[in-house]
Amino acid sequence: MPNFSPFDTSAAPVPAGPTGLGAYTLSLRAALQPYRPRFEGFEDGDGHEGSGPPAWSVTLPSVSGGERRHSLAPLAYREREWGDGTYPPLYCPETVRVDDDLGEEVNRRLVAWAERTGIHEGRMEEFAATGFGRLAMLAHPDSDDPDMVLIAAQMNAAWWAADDYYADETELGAAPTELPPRLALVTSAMDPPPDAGEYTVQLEEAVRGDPVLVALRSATSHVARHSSPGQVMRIRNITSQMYVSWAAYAAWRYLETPPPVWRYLAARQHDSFYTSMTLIDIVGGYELPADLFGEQRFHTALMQAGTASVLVNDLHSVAKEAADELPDSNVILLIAAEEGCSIREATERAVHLHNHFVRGFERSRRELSALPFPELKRFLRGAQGWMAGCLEWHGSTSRYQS
Ligand SMILES: CC(C)=CCC/C(C)=C(\C)COP(=O)(O)OP(=O)(O)O
Repeated sequence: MPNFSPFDTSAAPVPAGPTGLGAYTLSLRAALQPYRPRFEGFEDGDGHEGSGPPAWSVTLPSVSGGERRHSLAPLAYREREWGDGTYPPLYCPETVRVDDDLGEEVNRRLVAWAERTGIHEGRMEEFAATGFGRLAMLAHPDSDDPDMVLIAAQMNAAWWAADDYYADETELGAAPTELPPRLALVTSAMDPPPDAGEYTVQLEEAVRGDPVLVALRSATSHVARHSSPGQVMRIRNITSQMYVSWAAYAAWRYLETPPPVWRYLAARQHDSFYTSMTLIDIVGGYELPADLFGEQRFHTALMQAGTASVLVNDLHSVAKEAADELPDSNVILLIAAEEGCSIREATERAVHLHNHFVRGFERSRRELSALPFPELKRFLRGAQGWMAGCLEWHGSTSRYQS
């Protein structure tokens, strides 16, 4: 392996040859490859199973050429029954894949990994039954590889562990005044800051002493094995962006002053399954280039999909959230309080809002379909798959059964 100094730009191969979005991404990947081992120390026990070079270092299969197992065609929508079937239906794509064997295998690996990290110690049966492995199987239909699907199961389980232990569950030690400093440590666990001598030693001790931080760091390591540096940075930054909203909820809980619905929604739209959906291309083994990921119409579409899915979460978790001694923000509870209406009527309004976001996503997707980028089409289909799998999972997990 040539010994390139990271600061000697003359030593790096200069991207040459064909230009264009895909060509640029591939030649940049090749040019950066020699630097990568200097920065990336993957964690032992991060759940990765497989041999050969890290996925990032090989040329990823083109989604436009060769045998294409997964169609780029958009999924059909349906009015789907949910809950006890007495509420108006949710407008949502069809679930693409239910592969129980794959879901169980991913869950088995997830539980083994969770035991190593220490999250949910003393509650492992409950954690296993929650079925985050099944969620990842349902929500990421464009990979059949348990190692790739595990990435999504781990990241979601780790984000949810932070949600339970830091933000929502008073019984598990969540406390609004402790939330912001804990979230700041998450950022340092997922994105270790440069060495500060003795202070870094103390930081490391703090990270190792908190299973939630261990899990987030370990899951990020598994992500990094299969991603470009840009994709890893995307996950880190979007996690921190989501945490701004968590800080707002903590203030509202502490002050016991529920926000108006508009204000909750403004925060919730940045704290949604958009975060989880940023894993779609990583799990699929390709990369949506940053300029397409950041394209405003695409960003809007993904936020519409993420918001719709998180409203599904609010619909299923209302009883659980109302039961905490410091109730968490939930759109149904907030609509009922603001409108002075029943929970049933507030639920119907939330369903309407969900369907509004799905129809908005569909409009955005149609507008974007004119763009000639297969990765974009594949990602948008992935977002449809995510919405569908998310609805399927919320209806079947033990997490929201009271
Ligand atoms: C935790 C995670 C996977 C982040 C993305 C979506 C999100 C913010 C949540 C599902 C957390 O929301 P909430 O606290 O309402 O979830 P639960 O009702 O506790 O499952």
